[in-house]
Amino acid sequence: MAGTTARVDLDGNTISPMTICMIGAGGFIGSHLCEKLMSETPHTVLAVDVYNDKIKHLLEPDSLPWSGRIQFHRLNIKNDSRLEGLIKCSDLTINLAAICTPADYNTRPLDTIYSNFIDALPVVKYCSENSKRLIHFSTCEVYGKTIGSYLPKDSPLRQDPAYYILKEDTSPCIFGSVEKQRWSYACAKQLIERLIYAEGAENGLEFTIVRPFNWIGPRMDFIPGIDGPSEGVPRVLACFSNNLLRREPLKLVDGGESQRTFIYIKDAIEAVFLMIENPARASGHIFNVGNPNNEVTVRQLAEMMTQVYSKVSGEDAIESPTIDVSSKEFYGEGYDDSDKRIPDMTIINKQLGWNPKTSLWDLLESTLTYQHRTYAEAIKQAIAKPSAN
Ligand SMILES: NC(=O)c1ccc[n+]([C@@H]2O[C@H](COP(=O)([O-])OP(=O)(O)OC[C@H]3O[C@@H](n4cnc5c(N)ncnc54)[C@H](O)[C@@H]3O)[C@@H](O)[C@H]2O)c1
Ligand SMILES: O=c1ccn([C@@H]2O[C@H](COP(=O)(O)OP(=O)(O)O[C@H]3OC[C@@H](O)[C@H](O)[C@H]3O)[C@@H](O)[C@H]2O)c(=O)[nH]1
Repeated sequence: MAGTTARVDLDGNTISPMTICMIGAGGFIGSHLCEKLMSETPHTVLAVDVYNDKIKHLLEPDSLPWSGRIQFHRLNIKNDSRLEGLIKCSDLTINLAAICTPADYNTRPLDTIYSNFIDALPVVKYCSENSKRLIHFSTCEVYGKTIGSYLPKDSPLRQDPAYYILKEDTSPCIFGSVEKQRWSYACAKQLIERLIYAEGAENGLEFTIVRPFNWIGPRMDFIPGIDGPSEGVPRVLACFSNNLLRREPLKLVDGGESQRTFIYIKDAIEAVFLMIENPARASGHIFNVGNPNNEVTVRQLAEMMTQVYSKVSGEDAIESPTIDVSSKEFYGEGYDDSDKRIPDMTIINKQLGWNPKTSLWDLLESTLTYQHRTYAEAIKQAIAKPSAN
C-alpha cells in the first residue's frame, strides 16, 4: 500500500515523497506511470494532457485511496501560461507529450516537428530557469537506420553486432533524405535531445533522456472506428489488434521484413521508476529502454499475434492471415523505415541495475487478452450495423 513502508533508493537512502508534473500523462505510457505511482508510492502527480480517458479510472471516484495525490490539468502545452506554474511547484517534470505515430510523420510533418521540438522548448526552459529536474521522453528512432543496412545484402559484417547494436554514447544517428519525411519525428527528437544536453552542459539542467524501444501493452493507441477515427492509423500493435478483432488479414508493409524488439510496458515502467527515484544515478544520462531478447521481424510479429489471439479468443485464425501492402499505399509518400533496432543495455545496467523480464509471447498473451476483453463486443456491434456509425 502506498506510503505505509518507507521507500529506499538503490543506495539505501530513504526516498521523500515528491510532486511530479507529468506532461502527456493521459497517453499510453503516462497512464501506466500514473497507475503505478498511485498504487505503489506516496508521490503526487500533476497530470497534464488534453485528454484523460486513459486515466479516468485513477481520477474518479473521490473515494479512491490516492485521491488528493493526483490532479488532472486539461491544458495544451502549445499555448497555456499555466504550464510554468505547474513546473515551478513540482520537484520533477516528466515530458511525454508528442505526436508519435509513424502515419503522421510523413503526412503531418509540420505538426510532428512542432510537437516534438517547438512545443517541448518551454518545458526545457522552465525546468532550466527554475532549477527543476527533467525526465524527457525521446525515442529509439533517433538512431534511424543501422550502419549494417548500408552494407551489401550478402556481407558477413551484417552479422557483426558492431554494425547493428544501438549504443547511446557511440552509435551515429542515420536518417534518410529530407524528402523522406518519415524522419521529421526522429530529427525533431534528436534536436530536442541535443538542446537538453546543452542546457545540462552550459546551464546545469538536471536531466535524464529516455529512448523507448517499442514499448507495447494495454491502452496503446486506439482501435479505429471504436475509440479513435475510422481512417486513423495507429502503431503496429493496435493495427494488428484491429485486424484480428475484425477477422481481417494483417497488413505487412513492404513484406514485413523490418525488425523490432518489443518490450512489455510494465517492464519498461520499472526502469522509469528507477530513474524517478534515483536522481543521482540517472541524471546526465541518456538511457535505451528496450528488450534485446524480444527481436522479431514484423512478419513474425504478425504470425505470433495471430496464434496468441486464437488462443485468447478461442477463434480459429482466418484462412489467409496476412496480406502484403506497399508502404506508399499504407502510409503515403515520404515513408521510410528503421531496418533493425536492438538496444545496448550497458548504461542502464550499470547505472540502475535494470533488466527487462517478459518474453514476447507472454506480453502478447496479456495484451491481446486485454484487447479482446475491451473491444471484441464493440467491434461485433459496429460490424452488425455499419451504416449507423
Ligand atoms: N510507446 C513507445 O513505444 C514509444 C517509443 C518511442 C518513444 N516514445 C515517446 O514516449 C512519449 C509517450 O509516448 P506514448 O506511447 O505514451 O504516446 P501517446 O500518444 O499515447 O501519449 C502522448 C500524450 O501526450 C499528449 N499530448 C500531445 N501533445 C500535447 C500537448 N500539446 N499538450 C498536452 N498534451 C499533449 C497526448 O494527448 C497523449 O495523451 C512520446 O514522447 C513518444 O515520442 C514512445
Ligand atoms: O499495420 C501495420 C502497421 C505497421 N507495420 C510496420 O510495423 C513496424 C512497426 O511500426 P510501428 O507503428 O510500431 O512504428 P515504428 O516501430 O516504426 O516506430 C515507432 O517507434 C518508436 C516510437 O518513437 C514511435 O512510437 C514510433 O515512431 C514498421 O516497420 C511498420 O511499417 C506493418 O507492417 N503493418
